[in-house]
Amino acid sequence: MSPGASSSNKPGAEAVPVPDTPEPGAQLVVVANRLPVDLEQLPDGSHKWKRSPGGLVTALEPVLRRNKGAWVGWPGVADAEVEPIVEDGLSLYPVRLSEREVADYYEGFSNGTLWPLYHDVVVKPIYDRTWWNTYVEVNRRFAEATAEVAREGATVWIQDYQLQLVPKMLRMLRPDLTIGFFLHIPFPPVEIFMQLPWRAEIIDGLLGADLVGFHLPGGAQNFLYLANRLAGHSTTRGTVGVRSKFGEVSVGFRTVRVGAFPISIASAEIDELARSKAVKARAKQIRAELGNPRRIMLGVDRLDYTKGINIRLLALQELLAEGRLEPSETVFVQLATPSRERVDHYIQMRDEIERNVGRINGDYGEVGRPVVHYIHRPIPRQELIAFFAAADVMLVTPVRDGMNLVAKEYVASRNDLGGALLLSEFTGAAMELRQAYLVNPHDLDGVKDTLLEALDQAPAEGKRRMKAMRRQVLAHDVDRWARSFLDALALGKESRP
Ligand SMILES: Nc1ncnc2c1ncn2[C@@H]1O[C@H](COP(=O)(O)OP(=O)(O)O)[C@@H](O)[C@H]1O
Ligand SMILES: O=P(O)(O)OC[C@H]1O[C@H](O[C@H]2O[C@H](CO)[C@@H](O)[C@H](O)[C@H]2O)[C@H](O)[C@@H](O)[C@@H]1O
Repeated sequence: MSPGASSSNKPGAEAVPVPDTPEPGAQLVVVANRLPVDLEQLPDGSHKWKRSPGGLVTALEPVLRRNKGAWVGWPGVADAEVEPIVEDGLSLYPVRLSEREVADYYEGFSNGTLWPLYHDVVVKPIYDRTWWNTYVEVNRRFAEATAEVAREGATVWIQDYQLQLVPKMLRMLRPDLTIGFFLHIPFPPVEIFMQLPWRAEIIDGLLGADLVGFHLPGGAQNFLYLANRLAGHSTTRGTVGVRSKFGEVSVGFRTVRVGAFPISIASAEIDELARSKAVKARAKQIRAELGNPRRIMLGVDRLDYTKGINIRLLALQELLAEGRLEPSETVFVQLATPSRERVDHYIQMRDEIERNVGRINGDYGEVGRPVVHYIHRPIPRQELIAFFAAADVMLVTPVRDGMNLVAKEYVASRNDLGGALLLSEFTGAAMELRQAYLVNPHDLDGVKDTLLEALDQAPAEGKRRMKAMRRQVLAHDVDRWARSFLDALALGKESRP
């Protein structure tokens, strides 16, 4: 299959230019389940690249591009034979997955076992031995592909729960490398993690890295405890700080450092885009297209059961039923990127959400004036920023989320100091955005009351909160995140015997 890019461009499927071939041997290599672009087959049989979904790609792609690094990952479709390519200085090394491997490693073990387990067992994880065996096989393939791509003494940065065995496998193949690992989702409490039949193998796999990073100190602390209790290694006991006070695990003659590095966004870029005339005009137009309602609420998510989209819909429905919200004055826009569409829990959740959207519109909408506007496809970047700029209240209500970059993107888009952020306490972002309207998503009455508070906030109060959150987001951008992780990794290397 050839990666030749076509010129057609559906909404959100931002086409990427035709690539060249990379030089061998990169000094900085990122390894992630997905490449930053997905291959898409068009109805006429041709192919094009489009941006991959999710916050991992949003965060890492600009960092690696600036460093002219290499990225090892899956091109997003089964059985794709794609040659390595260079795209604007960034070298992409595709790892092929068969149809069965996509089902067992990606949809199965990664998203049917680890994803729910690490997100507080929100739905029941499935423990399937075939899935595990494929996870091991695919992790080995990623390790082998990386071993071929990395220059002597290079730095390799492995990403996320899909590849937790790669650090150890890669160390055995290439002991010369400096290896970092970062987990983008929460690392669960010990009591939950212990359910996993392959818990010891996972901890052992991660300990192949020189530095293991988490968003929050709590995740780092959970991991240190398991390295000691489950794997029997001696560990430091003090509390882990944010980008400071790393924990240490002694693994034979090696020391593995453990730290907390909350991820962020390209804040300045978003801020600048939001200030542009085009975005401001589009935001105004969006309000007009929605009928210039008094208040616009917005949700922007990958369609995932961890994001708490139904909680928002339920809160809205009850507030309308109780007469505390006026349907003619209020509009809720939910932009949802399709995600993991063949996994059972995702199929059920989508049905439920779409039923609830239909019910609310059936009960409270008018012809040409629905209360809920629901769009199930990716939205182009600039259009998304315009939606952020247009929204009076941003609803971010996950039951558990590693970080949630959407919350930070909303704040970065509000240089007018307008708008309000309703934010679940169970997101990583809540640790930093303390001036948001914080809610416990399990407490529906609390969500409803706080939503009304946010909708009715006094302008001065809103400005005070937004100013403080913007200070945080603009000062801690994605470059700082990457630098703090890579500096900690390099420092560990210098102090090695
Ligand atoms: N409907 C959508 N259209 C386009 N981009 C989206 C959409 N929904 C989410 N995104 C983008 O995907 C990323 C989601 O990151 P994050 O909130 O960290 O969650 P996750 O990585 O779990 O999906 C953000 O950069 C966000 O702007
Ligand atoms: O690759 P997919 O299965 O389509 O999923 C998309 C990504 O979702 C997850 O994102 C996480 O990373 C974000 C950035 O650190 C973080 O803000 C968010 O809380 C996480 O859910 C997943 O971890 C990635 O591996 C996926 O690529």
